[in-house]
Amino acid sequence: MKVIVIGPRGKMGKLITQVAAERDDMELVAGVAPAGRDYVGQDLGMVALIGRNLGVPVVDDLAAVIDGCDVIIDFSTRENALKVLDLAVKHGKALVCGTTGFSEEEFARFKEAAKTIPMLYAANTSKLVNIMNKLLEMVTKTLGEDADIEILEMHDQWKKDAPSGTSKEMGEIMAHAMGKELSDIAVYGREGESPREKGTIGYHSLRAGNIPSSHTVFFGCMGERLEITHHTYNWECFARGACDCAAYLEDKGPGFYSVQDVLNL
Ligand SMILES: NC(=O)C1=CN([C@@H]2O[C@H](COP(=O)(O)OP(=O)(O)OC[C@H]3O[C@@H](n4cnc5c(N)ncnc54)[C@H](OP(=O)(O)O)[C@@H]3O)[C@@H](O)[C@H]2O)C=CC1
Ligand SMILES: O=C(O)C1=N[C@H](C(=O)O)C[C@H](O)C1
Repeated sequence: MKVIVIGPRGKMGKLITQVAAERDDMELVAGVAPAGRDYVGQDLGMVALIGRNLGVPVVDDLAAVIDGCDVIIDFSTRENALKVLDLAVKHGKALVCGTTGFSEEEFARFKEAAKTIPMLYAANTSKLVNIMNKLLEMVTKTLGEDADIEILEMHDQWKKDAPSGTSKEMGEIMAHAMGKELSDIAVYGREGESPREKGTIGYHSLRAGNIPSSHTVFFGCMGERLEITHHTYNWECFARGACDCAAYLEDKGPGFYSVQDVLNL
């Protein structure tokens, strides 16, 4: 597959470029940077710290290169991802978006796009997080409102959005398992709340150092609690997952796909 990586200098973009460059089933055709960056015009291999030229340019105009690709992989910013989405739709290209931080209205645009392009949205491309999501669904279905559910997510000091996209996805899965909508039961921080409101899902975000990503869901019952946790040591699992998602779209028609589809969960 011919692949364009958005933001190849970013934490994720760099790793995705490195992983895609290793794969036999992928050919990188361009990296796309914000206009005015000093690395525009350089070779993608050097920009993504592969340490050798790939013979692939870094440009600052997606529209100029988009027709040469089969799939776009976007891990950039909320604002830019929406522009990438519009161009993918206009040019009929498959899109893997792992960017987080969208409002409900913005997210609806990805669902709408899926009517015309193969669209894979993944707040978290790690295999284990997506398996954890299945566990969360099972536990919540069993416990219902008998447990007090709290989510604690930890990330690096530079992360732009809070709570994380992953924790929102986890909250949605658990809310649906209780027959509810997350927007009706999510509580962000609980300072001064006593007693704790039953049937709600609490959110807590911690930002420190260079923690790549940790998510713990607490199911608090009387006299006992269950904690389900996922930790990453670095961002590699996300980059590998993102490339697997892109490869999955190769023979797909328009539709809204997820990592659950890729992993057949
Ligand atoms: N789905 C998943 O599994 C994961 C998702 N994420 C999400 O991915 C996103 C990116 O995270 P991360 O890599 O840590 O962030 P970074 O800030 O390290 O990278 C973002 C990149 O986007 C680039 N960018 C910004 N604007 C544009 C533009 N207009 N055109 C092209 N490129 C642009 C930046 O360019 P420049 O460097 O020049 O400023 C930067 O390289 C976040 O939303 C994060 O939450 C992160 C990890 C895993
Ligand atoms: O910004 C990150 O780093 C991550 N973002 C995603 C999120 O918001 O959930 C996925 C992962 O947690 C890493």
